[in-house]
Amino acid sequence: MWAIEVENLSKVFRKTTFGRRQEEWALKGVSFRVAEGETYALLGPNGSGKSTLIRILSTLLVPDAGRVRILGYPLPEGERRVRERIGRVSVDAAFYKKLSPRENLLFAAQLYGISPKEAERRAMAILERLGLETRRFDDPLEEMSRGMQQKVAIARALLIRPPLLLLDEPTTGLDPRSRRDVQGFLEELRREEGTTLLLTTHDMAEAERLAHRVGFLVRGRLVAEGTVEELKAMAGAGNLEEAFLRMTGEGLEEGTDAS
Ligand SMILES: Nc1ncnc2c1ncn2[C@@H]1O[C@H](COP(=O)(O)OP(=O)(O)OP(=O)(O)O)[C@@H](O)[C@H]1O
Repeated sequence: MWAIEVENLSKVFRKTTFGRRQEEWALKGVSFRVAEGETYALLGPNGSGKSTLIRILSTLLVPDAGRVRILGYPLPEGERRVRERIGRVSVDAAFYKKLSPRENLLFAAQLYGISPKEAERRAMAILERLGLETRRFDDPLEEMSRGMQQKVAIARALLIRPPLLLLDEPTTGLDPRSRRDVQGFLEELRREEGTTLLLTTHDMAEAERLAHRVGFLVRGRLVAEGTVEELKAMAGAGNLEEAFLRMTGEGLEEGTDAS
């Protein structure tokens, strides 16, 4: 079974600047599928449409054209069922910044109908596994670094043990150690729970380490996809970065993929 089926997906943002109407095609005719248990990485430079795609798949945004099925449920009809079954990790995810990780997670658990005891047990296990110091569990979120907040976002998404996890740049902005913690945890999740993962990244090494298949997204179009080996062979390239450059004519911007 396919966890994600996307066919001919398009999304346009319309805005008026100085009286002129402008159209920005964030996604143009994107089609791809992700199998159950598979990890698929979308690689693309800033503004290529990665977040827009994740937002559509997590039912937060409605596309202008195309078909989407998540875990077999078509959108928008199956919206409620999809929401109950997926976890989404994103830096823009809403949190109560004045509350601590513990309070935020317990609040989320209540919304999901999970008992506070079970939520506490599960959330703390995940946060410890991700290397968040236990003494920080009760500090307000707003006093924490981006990396720490990201770990809390991952813990929240995993409270319901979702069969599908959508991750928008899960490791961007993390220090090398935290990045390895998060990547290791995602590998474990896939191995032990069979979770399907769709993640976006600017980081070639991350895509190589985690993904069964990689898709190159450039200016709203999926220009190539395959295993790392397939992409390298298609482009006649020695590594994934070179394959990306050759097949897209673009680089991923500097500074975000050094680790
Ligand atoms: N709400 C919006 N209103 C208008 N334009 C938008 C909106 N959201 C995204 N866009 C535009 O759509 C395009 C794709 O943006 P998107 O955020 O999906 O890219 P991205 O690949 O996630 O970029 P990044 O790597 O910087 O997060 C960009 O040109 C962006 O300006």
